[in-house]
Amino acid sequence: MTSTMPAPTAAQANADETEVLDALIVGGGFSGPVSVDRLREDGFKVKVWDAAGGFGGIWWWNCYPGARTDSTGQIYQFQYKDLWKDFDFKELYPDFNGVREYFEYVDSQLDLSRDVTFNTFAESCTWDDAAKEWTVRSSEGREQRARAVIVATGFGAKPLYPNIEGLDSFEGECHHTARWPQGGLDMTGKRVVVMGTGASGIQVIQEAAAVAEHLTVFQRTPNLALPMRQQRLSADDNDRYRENIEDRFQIRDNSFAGFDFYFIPQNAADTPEDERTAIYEKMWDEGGFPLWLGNFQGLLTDEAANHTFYNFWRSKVHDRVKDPKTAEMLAPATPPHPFGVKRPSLEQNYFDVYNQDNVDLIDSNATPITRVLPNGVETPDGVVECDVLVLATGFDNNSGGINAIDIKAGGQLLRDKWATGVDTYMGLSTHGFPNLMFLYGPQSPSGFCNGTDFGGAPGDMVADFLIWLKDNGISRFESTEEVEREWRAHVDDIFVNSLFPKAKSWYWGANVPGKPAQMLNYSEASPHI
Ligand SMILES: Cc1cc2nc3c(=O)[nH]c(=O)nc-3n(C[C@H](O)[C@H](O)[C@H](O)COP(=O)(O)OP(=O)(O)OC[C@H]3O[C@@H](n4cnc5c(N)ncnc54)[C@H](O)[C@@H]3O)c2cc1C
Repeated sequence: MTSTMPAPTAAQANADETEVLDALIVGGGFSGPVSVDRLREDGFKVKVWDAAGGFGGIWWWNCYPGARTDSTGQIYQFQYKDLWKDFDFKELYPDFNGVREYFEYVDSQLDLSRDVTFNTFAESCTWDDAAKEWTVRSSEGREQRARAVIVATGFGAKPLYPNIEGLDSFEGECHHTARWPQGGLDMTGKRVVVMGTGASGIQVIQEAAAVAEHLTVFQRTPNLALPMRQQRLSADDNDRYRENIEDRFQIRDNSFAGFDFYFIPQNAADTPEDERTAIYEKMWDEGGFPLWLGNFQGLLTDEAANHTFYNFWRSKVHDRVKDPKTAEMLAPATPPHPFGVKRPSLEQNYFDVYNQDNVDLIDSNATPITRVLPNGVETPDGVVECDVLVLATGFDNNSGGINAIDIKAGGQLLRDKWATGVDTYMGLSTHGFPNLMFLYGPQSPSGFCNGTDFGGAPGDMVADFLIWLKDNGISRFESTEEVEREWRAHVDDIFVNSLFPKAKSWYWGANVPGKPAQMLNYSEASPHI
């Protein structure tokens, strides 16, 4: 991650350095605002650094065509200080601009801006045990001391680039979806190749298919995508939603993943087939994440139950895709993995685009990319020439963004401590690194959780904790090795007793070559439970 802002002057840097903050938050996405506001109200001196050029966190970086939430916007809001009362979403599932607008609204209410510095990438944090403070340095030359550092770098701060020979030699436009040009990129009339069919891939594919002269998609794993059922929202729609939003927030607080619905408390495999199918049909018509996290209880742990939904989903895809060979590539008879153990995406016309003459789907397991050439992508079948190459290849999730910072305490780098696997206490802190906390960190429920709920509840918890320390005159804290071992065993135990190990997913680092295989997302409960 690099910044585009000019380096600060020596005077600016010195001004930063003279003040010792109570807390510096690294990362200005949805995880931070509640902590910032709570801490400031309690008299803390707190600042935020963010490498992005503006508000939005992940939504600042991921501005590719079609980038949008798969939480409904209305549940992707803060409950904190009624930060939902006066903001209207224009779409049920807002795009990145809609989310940025909501973030601007949050800023207008909390005045975050006065303490946020953008275009500032924290490259090192060094702990001084005598002074009991961190010194944080940015690649732009800033330096800041703080008694506590809250690392809120999100799960997708480090894009994952494919290791393909010749990638740098490509002479057209080549962009990772998470490093898309801020001004946009017009793909009209272009020959486009998209590598990857994860969440970002299918969003960009839908947009590219509509305008490109030709689109070629390389698929490694089919995306078991679910219908989005997008809607435009009027002011009345927003008002109607607000009428019972408090009830929805209550469900959000108590549900598995911080959404406004629960699992159906019965097993799919034990439910008579006609009853089960009727329930699937109803959910299908309504669309969205209830098909995943509001489906039958046990879907993510019981293979027989899981299979009933996979077969239902597969028949729906085959109904939509005309060419049987393509349909089979998208929804094979043998599931690529159980449903829902890779994060499913929401689609609007994803499967239909493969009926278009200008779209080709290539199975990159059968026909691998051998190298990238200046004019396109080479496979054993020949060269797919293209003007635009889209790398929808995901992230080094959860720990990648943290390990990109030289976090050092007691002579040890955090990335060295984590070389064989992440250890944290509840995803919030790690032994040997005092006065350091994580928000949306590895081994927290982040990957399953509705992001703003996750920003709200742990943000509150971290603020409570820091305020309690201050009130009790405690200037140094860290978690013990013992509680970390217990937490890791707990996270791993839930993982091995679920269907999650059956998919090579980012949930457990399996998408990154050489990354220790370990569950990085706590898959049992929302942050409130
Ligand atoms: C395409 C996409 C769609 C998503 N859709 C949903 C959804 O529908 N629902 C949902 O709940 N979640 C969704 N998520 C997950 C999303 O990450 C969270 O909802 C939420 O944004 C997490 O907020 P955060 O503040 O923890 O992290 P982020 O929003 O990722 O913000 C982290 C910030 O840290 C900054 N940063 C990183 N490293 C440094 C550094 N060293 N120095 C300074 N700054 C740094 C980054 O610039 C970034 O602004 C989606 C993610 C992606 C990628």
